[in-house]
Parts: sequence; C-alpha cells; structure tokens
Amino acid sequence: MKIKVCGLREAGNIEAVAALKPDFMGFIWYAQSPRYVYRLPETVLRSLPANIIKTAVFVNEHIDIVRALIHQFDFNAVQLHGQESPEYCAELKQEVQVLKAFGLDEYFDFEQLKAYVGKVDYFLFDTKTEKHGGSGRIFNWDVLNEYDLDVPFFLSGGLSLDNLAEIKNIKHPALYGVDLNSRFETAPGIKSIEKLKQAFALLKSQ
Ligand SMILES: O=C(O)c1ccccc1NCC(=O)[C@H](O)[C@H](O)COP(=O)(O)O
Repeated sequence: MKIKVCGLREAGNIEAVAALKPDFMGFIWYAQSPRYVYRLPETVLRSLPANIIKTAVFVNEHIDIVRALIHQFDFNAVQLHGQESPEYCAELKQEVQVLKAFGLDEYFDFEQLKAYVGKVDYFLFDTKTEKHGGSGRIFNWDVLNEYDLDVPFFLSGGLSLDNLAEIKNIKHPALYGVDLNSRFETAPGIKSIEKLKQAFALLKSQ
C-alpha cells in the first residue's frame, strides 16, 4: 500500500515527514486552502530524496501556471481537484504523473471516469466537498464496489488513526494507496510526526 502525505508547507516539517519515507508528498497550490504553499522553500523541495514523488496539487489552475511550477520546483506529479478535462490531464501526462481527484458521494457517476483512461496515471477518490479537498470527512467506502476500471486509485478523505485499520477490509484490486492529510495535523499544513509514525506502522503491517 503506497502512502501519500498531503498538504505540507513548512521546511522543518517537510523534512521530518520526508524522513518517514512516504511514497508521495503533496503541496497545495490553491489559495483558498488553509494548506496553500505560498512560501514553499524551493531548496528544501529540491533536496528531498529522489524516490519520493513530489506532487503539486491544483484546482482548475491555468495549464501554463501548472507547467511553470512543475519546472520551477521539479515536481514529479500533479494532482487535480477541479473540473480538469481528460485533454488537460493528457497534456500534463506528457511531462509528469497525473493523479485526477474526484469527490465521491452516494450519487457519484463512475461512468465519467472512462474518458480519463489512458490520460491519467491514478485516480484519487476523495470525499465530495465544496472546498474541493481537505474536508477531514470520509465517504461511504461501499461505493467503491461500483468502480471497475483498471486505473489504480488512492483512497482519500478523512483518513485518520481511527479508521486506517478498516482499510484492510477493502478488497478492491485497484486500490493503490492512501492519502493522509488534515487528520494528521497539529495546525493546517503542519503534520504531526507522532501520528504519522503510528499510521505508517499500521499501514506497513497490513
Ligand atoms: O487539503 C486541502 O486543503 C485541499 C484543498 C483543496 C484541494 C485539495 C486539498 N487537499 C488535497 C488532498 O489530497 C487531501 O489529502 C484530500 O483532500 C483529503 O483531505 P482530508 O479529508 O483532510 O484527509
């Protein structure tokens, strides 16, 4: 099970999380988010271990800005939380890995995902929220039974030490990783290393 830690912001905290060896680290480029990386330390980011996939998170951002930030910070992946089209994803997939996020609820139409096959590397299934992400709430994981494509997905939305153990009950063959965010924070954008250590131990023992 791959582990992605999302919503990092401060140099010391970024380095401490990197020392735990997550597979992906996410940096949010969305000004309305309390985890917005308005002063992302470029040197810290560039010195992260090469095997951590540095992921820039956007919501309906202009593709030229996305491209400029990929090159400035040497991002390996983008995670898209808005209404980005399959064509927009395909353009970026020529340069980096693409995680396309969708907010799920009981009415989610999985048919719409077919248009993204071949144009993204992963889906990220999050809880539907007007804030586009970081809700701290889980969705009903039973809806994942309706997902029958081969594109691997991250489970996201409200994951915490209280519910991580239940993930082992999800037998879906395309489940690729988990995404940890607001339930592992001491303040928005600042991760609790102690809580993350517990989560990593739990996930790696599954
Ligand atoms: O975290 C945010 O503030 C955020 C805001 C807007 C778009 C995306 C955002 N986060 C991206 C993530 O990958 C989060 O980890 C995901 O939404 C789950 O967050 P949480 O429910 O807090 O675990």
